[in-house]
Amino acid sequence: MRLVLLGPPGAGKGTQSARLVEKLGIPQLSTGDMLRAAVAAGSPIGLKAKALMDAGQLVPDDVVIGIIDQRIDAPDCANGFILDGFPRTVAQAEALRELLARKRMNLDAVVELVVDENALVDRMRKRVAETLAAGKEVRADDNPESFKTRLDAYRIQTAPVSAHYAARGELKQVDGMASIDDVSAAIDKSISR
Ligand SMILES: Nc1ncnc2c1ncn2[C@@H]1O[C@H](COP(=O)(O)OP(=O)(O)O)[C@@H](O)[C@H]1O
Repeated sequence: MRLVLLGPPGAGKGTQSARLVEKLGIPQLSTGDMLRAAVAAGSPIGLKAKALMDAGQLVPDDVVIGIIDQRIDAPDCANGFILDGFPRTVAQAEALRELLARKRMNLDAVVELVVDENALVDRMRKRVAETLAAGKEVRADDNPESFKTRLDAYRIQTAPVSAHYAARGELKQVDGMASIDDVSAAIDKSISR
């Protein structure tokens, strides 16, 4: 199963991806996680990405496309994968189609978690509070200013990705405002054939 999960920051993609990893036994490929690892490692990609990420802006398309192109070739992706946070621009969606075609692969489903934007800032604040309470480090971009930039980037650059898949008849939408279990159930239903 090759799956794309779409939705704004705070929509619950990470939570639902983790459940799908368990259920389907395929890896979650989060470009955000991979970029944060590159930043932590101080690699050339990390050095290039850090300032953009901290500000809440997208890193250049070619950077994430290159990361995903390579990652998909790893043995653990042989039975499929869940893309979380990629594609985030229409150019990335087009590049994904091309690189999959080159690998003789296609997508099985594109699922969008639809959420009310007003709820997202509250969810971000809650996540920060929970992270602090757990004594863990808060993400550099989980502050109100960067979060606003992330929402703007979503609205301007990523919302058109949903429209792109919808126009091709490939988009499944799920109500992301429901409970975690109900969202999981709706995703299961939308990807079962
Ligand atoms: N596909 C992508 N294209 C460009 N930038 C990306 C992509 N994925 C992640 N990033 C960068 O990493 C940051 C964090 O991404 P992510 O962990 O998916 O966070 P969230 O969805 O919670 O905003 C983004 O704000 C952006 O700077």
